[in-house]
Amino acid sequence: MGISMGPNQYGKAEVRLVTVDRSTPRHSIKDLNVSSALRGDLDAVHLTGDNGNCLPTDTQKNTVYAFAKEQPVGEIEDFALRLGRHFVSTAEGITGARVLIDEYAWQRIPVEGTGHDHSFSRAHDEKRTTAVTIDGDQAHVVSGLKDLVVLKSTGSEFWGYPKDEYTTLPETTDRILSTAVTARWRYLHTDVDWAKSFESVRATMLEAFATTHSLALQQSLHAMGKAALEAHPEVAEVRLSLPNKHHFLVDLKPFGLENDNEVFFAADRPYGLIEGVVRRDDVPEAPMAWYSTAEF
Ligand SMILES: O=c1[nH]c(=O)c2[nH]c(=O)[nH]c2[nH]1
Repeated sequence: MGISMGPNQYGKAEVRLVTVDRSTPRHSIKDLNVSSALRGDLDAVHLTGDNGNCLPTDTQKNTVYAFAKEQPVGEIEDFALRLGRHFVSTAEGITGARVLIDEYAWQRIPVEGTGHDHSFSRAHDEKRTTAVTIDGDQAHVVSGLKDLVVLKSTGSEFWGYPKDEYTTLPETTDRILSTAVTARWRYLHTDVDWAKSFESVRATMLEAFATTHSLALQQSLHAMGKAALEAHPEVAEVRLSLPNKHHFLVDLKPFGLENDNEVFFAADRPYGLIEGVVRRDDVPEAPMAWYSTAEF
């Protein structure tokens, strides 16, 4: 019976990096969670424990911190590209790298107008993300966001679905629609103003969520992805993962009260999970770009 080593990668997961730009008394901070993973000629370490090509995960972690000191971190996409290209061009036997970065949002504590110089509060749960894959001399950038919580208090319906002996859900022409958006979008190239593109894709998807009169969260998903692609020629495809954060009408009849779509119970689980890819027909797929990102 033949047994061989299949695809593999290894690296340091979740390196927590915080940088303070102290070049003026008005500090700015960056707060990142960086994971690196390397691929290549790694049969020997798996088969015999020969570590000749095994750049330690500890070294990968140290590289993140050293790079953050040697040059300003800048946009997460640029930092991930720098790290990934460094590993592939300098580590013996390493031909591919994956660098995942989540960025936490901080804002200045509002003190006298413009905000405090060196005191911050975490803005919200939302994270900006990137997943950079270096494959030989090719680079893929998949950027995105996680945990962007949105809600429409009307403009959402759900009816016309099949009914069987287990169906209890009442049809509705007016419900709350709420989700925590996880979105990832793949860029066609790396010549991109990352911050500007991020803000614009995010704003476009939010606008589509707000202005789509939704007959299903699936329809909103498609509208959000389509709007992002239409407005951003630099983007090849958008993947969305949308938990349906159910809001159930509370029965107030026992108290002699009518509930006219005003009082809801916000359930946290279970939740519907609506996921999909919206893509351009004329762009080839790039499975390498998505390898090992957790979402659909
Ligand atoms: O927008 C929705 N899509 C569904 O597939 C679904 N299923 C369900 O129970 N409620 C909803 N809502």
